[in-house]
Amino acid sequence: MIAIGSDHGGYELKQEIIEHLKNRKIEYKDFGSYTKESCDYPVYAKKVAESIIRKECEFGILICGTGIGISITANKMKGIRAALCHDCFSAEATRSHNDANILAMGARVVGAGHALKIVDTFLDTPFSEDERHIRRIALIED
Ligand SMILES: O=C(CO)[C@H](O)[C@H](O)COP(=O)(O)O
Repeated sequence: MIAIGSDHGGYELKQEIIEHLKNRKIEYKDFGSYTKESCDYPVYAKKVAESIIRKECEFGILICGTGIGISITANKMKGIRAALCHDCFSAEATRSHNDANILAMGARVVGAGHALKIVDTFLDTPFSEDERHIRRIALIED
């Protein structure tokens, strides 16, 4: 199950990603926002992060205008590794090396076509399970 959330700046891209997840028959839970009205990204970052911490969802996707505020917020929560990615190389590397559990993007930074490829890369790349990466992730958690 994928948790997805955005502020107003990310709302339209969130809806496009939801359509994409539906087409791929990937289950998702939409934590809002549910309109384009101005709202506060930390609210949605917290909802998505909490769903991962309580293991209701395996991965999260967070979108705001830049992806920055929403990823900063999510990374305040223990157990969350939110990666701000605007290219497929970073999306692949952060899954493989950092075992990132949230993908953050900025809807004012990346176009929808590219964003969907980044989503696919993130969701389709497994963690490497390499000892050096496990050690480094444990250091992050410490
Ligand atoms: O990118 C963001 C946070 O990092 C927000 O989406 C952005 O700050 C919202 O701006 P505005 O209220 O002017 O639409």
